[in-house]
Amino acid sequence: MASTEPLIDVLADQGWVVCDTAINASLRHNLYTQAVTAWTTGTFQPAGIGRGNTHAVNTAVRGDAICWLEPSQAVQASSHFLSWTTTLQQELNRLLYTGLNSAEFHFARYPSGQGYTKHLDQHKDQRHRKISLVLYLNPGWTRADGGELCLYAAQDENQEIQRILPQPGRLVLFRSDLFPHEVLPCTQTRWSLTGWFRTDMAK
Ligand SMILES: O=C(O)CCC(=O)C(=O)O
Ligand SMILES: [Fe+2]
Repeated sequence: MASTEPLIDVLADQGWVVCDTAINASLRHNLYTQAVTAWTTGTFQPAGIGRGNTHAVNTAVRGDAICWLEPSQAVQASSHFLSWTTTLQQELNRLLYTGLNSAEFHFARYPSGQGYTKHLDQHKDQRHRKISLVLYLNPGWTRADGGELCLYAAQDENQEIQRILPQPGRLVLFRSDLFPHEVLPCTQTRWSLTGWFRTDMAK
């Protein structure tokens, strides 16, 4: 696949980047099929908020269900994706000195009507998540389907800086510590792959 250097340059300059050409159509399709199969076989779980003792499911905050990608059990599509993210992680370290040591990813499925209210991905008491990645998997998506990812300014969480439609194969990277963001409610089932590059070692 294409060099990731141009998108890392934009990430370095503005703290976030959207790219429609990083992941090719067949990989997007295979990941989508894998996610739907995992859903059909019951391997998704309702997504929670908070960590440890405060972990709870609250669909008023986030309405998705998730399925973690287990590197040891990765089937063809996800192992291809994970090897691409390993290279991306090395490139991020080489070009930005980010000191990333691990990454974690899950499929996410938002049913119609659901979203995820404004939040930061980096937890205040645990700062290991450095770079957030989202890849959109639906085969088609129009403005009428909603479900945009809204990014807000790092210095002002009320100032919207970008509204991103979850179009097929679209990739978004952003600094986990800086940008508040939310997922607006969608009007059709919304499939994605979300994850974080981290500075601690894999669990
Ligand atoms: O799906 C998206 O556009 C973003 C998801 C998100 O913010 C998250 O899972 O933390
Ligand atoms: Fe998030």
